[in-house]
Amino acid sequence: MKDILDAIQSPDSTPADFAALPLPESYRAITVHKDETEMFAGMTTREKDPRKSIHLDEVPLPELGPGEALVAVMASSVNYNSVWTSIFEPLSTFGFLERYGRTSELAKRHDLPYHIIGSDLAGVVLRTGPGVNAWQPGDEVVAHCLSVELESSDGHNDTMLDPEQRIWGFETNFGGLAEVALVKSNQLMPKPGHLSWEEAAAPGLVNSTAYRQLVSRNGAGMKQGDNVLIWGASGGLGSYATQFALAGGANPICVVSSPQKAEICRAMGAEAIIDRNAEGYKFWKDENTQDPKEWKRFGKRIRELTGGEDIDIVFEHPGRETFGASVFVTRKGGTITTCASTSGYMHEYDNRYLWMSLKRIIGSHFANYREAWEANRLIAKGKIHPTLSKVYSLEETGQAAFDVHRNLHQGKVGVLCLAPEEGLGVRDEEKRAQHIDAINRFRNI
Ligand SMILES: C/C=C/C(=O)SCCNC(=O)CCNC(=O)[C@H](O)C(C)(C)COP(=O)(O)OP(=O)(O)OC[C@H]1O[C@@H](n2cnc3c(N)ncnc32)[C@H](O)[C@@H]1OP(=O)(O)O
Ligand SMILES: NC(=O)C1=CN([C@@H]2O[C@H](COP(=O)(O)OP(=O)(O)OC[C@H]3O[C@@H](n4cnc5c(N)ncnc54)[C@H](OP(=O)(O)O)[C@@H]3O)[C@@H](O)[C@H]2O)C=CC1
Repeated sequence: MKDILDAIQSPDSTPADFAALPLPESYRAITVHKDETEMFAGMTTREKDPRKSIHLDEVPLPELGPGEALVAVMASSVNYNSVWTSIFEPLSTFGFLERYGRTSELAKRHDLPYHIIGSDLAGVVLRTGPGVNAWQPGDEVVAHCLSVELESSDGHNDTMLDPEQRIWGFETNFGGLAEVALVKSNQLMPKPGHLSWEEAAAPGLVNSTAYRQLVSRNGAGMKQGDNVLIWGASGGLGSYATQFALAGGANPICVVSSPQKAEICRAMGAEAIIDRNAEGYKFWKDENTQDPKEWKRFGKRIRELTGGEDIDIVFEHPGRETFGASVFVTRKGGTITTCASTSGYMHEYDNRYLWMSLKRIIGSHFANYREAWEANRLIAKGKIHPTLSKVYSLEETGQAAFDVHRNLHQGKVGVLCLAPEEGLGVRDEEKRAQHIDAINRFRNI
């Protein structure tokens, strides 16, 4: 592994040097264990502690198949899907690996008693499998997390619709929270040169998801002037949704839960901000009963901030707790676009407000390769910036996941894998200097 790191850090290394590097037999990786899936049985979601289930193991290098690449991972990031994996909710991810394993001889590699997790990476291609022409050893890359087989016709308009669509490092093995990762070559994209490894690894999953959900025609198709209600506007998804709204000439109405988070949204350029804690919204009277008066109070507050206008697009992901309010505050003909249900997936809303006001609910999930590429291109052009707040070592990944689980973080939390320290991997200092304040906006707060 030291030779690999030396080659990555040497400015003189050529593709041939990388191709000639011997591959390690094993590498360090963040895992959860199949024999521990019941370890939190009987506990509440909040009580389940990722620090107990997340392990750092030495694992054997997987065999490289056609259309695939092995990547030396310099840095990765924590996504909420790794929190779900680590608390075995809503399902143990080993079921996904077993199901994938049954599909082909090659896919069997993924069905193991340990799951190497993580759905982001920035690093360097070490080897490519047969049939890969677009990428070669030595390429500096980021990887998006759409793993797709494309043997069915269903996915050929939009690869997210493929019946064998999976999220890499969640529904497949050999993820990005490791020193080496196995990806399909059509997950690879160029690493933005003005960013360090950990900065480049941060946006991937959430940036692509927010792009499809909010901007793409497959999602809400946001346009100039739209009022966009963004839940968790300084969190993983929300910090990119807020940037897309601002960059696209829309009007973000940012919901956060502390003055500190409100300040971050202001620093990004948002003006309409609601601190849900300070204003004390209680959309549920008890576990089974919502309070439409609170939806109305929330809607009134939005009207105050917009000069009397209602919401064109809701960027939804908290789910059960907020969905009733989200449907209510949307304007006639408006759109609620949802990609998650952090607070519970059995949503309740008053359907009269949906049909009588001709609103639409759109389900959105990650992004196809083109959407991920376009989202990464905006990062590379310095139009959208990473929202990295804190960086942990690979050994500390359990703590990093704990922070995200407990909502103690801002923006994105990074993890150094092979990178020995922060700040490495910048190739375009001039462009970096142009954007340095925006790049550092979330750091250490
Ligand atoms: C990029 C990052 C993303 C995120 O962070 S997202 C957040 C994390 N992700 C999650 O929380 C999602 C985790 N996944 C799940 O919870 C489950 O993954 C799903 C609920 C999405 C799906 O569950 P499943 O078990 O795969 O599917 P079923 O529908 O519950 O059961 C499949 C059986 O149901 C049959 N079936 C499906 N559709 C129909 C139909 N329309 N009519 C009749 N049967 C149907 C199938 O055939 C099959 O059957 P047979 O079990 O016998 O094989
Ligand atoms: N389908 C897909 O493709 C994807 C789905 N996801 C899912 O989306 C969800 C969010 O992911 P991500 O943004 O990375 O996570 P983060 O934890 O980084 O951010 C979510 C933010 O939502 C807000 N929030 C959390 N719970 C509630 C609540 N009950 N009511 C209102 N606001 C709440 C919090 O902000 P605050 O406290 O400031 O209000 C929090 O910071 C997760 O469930 C994740 O699995 C993520 C990416 C892709």
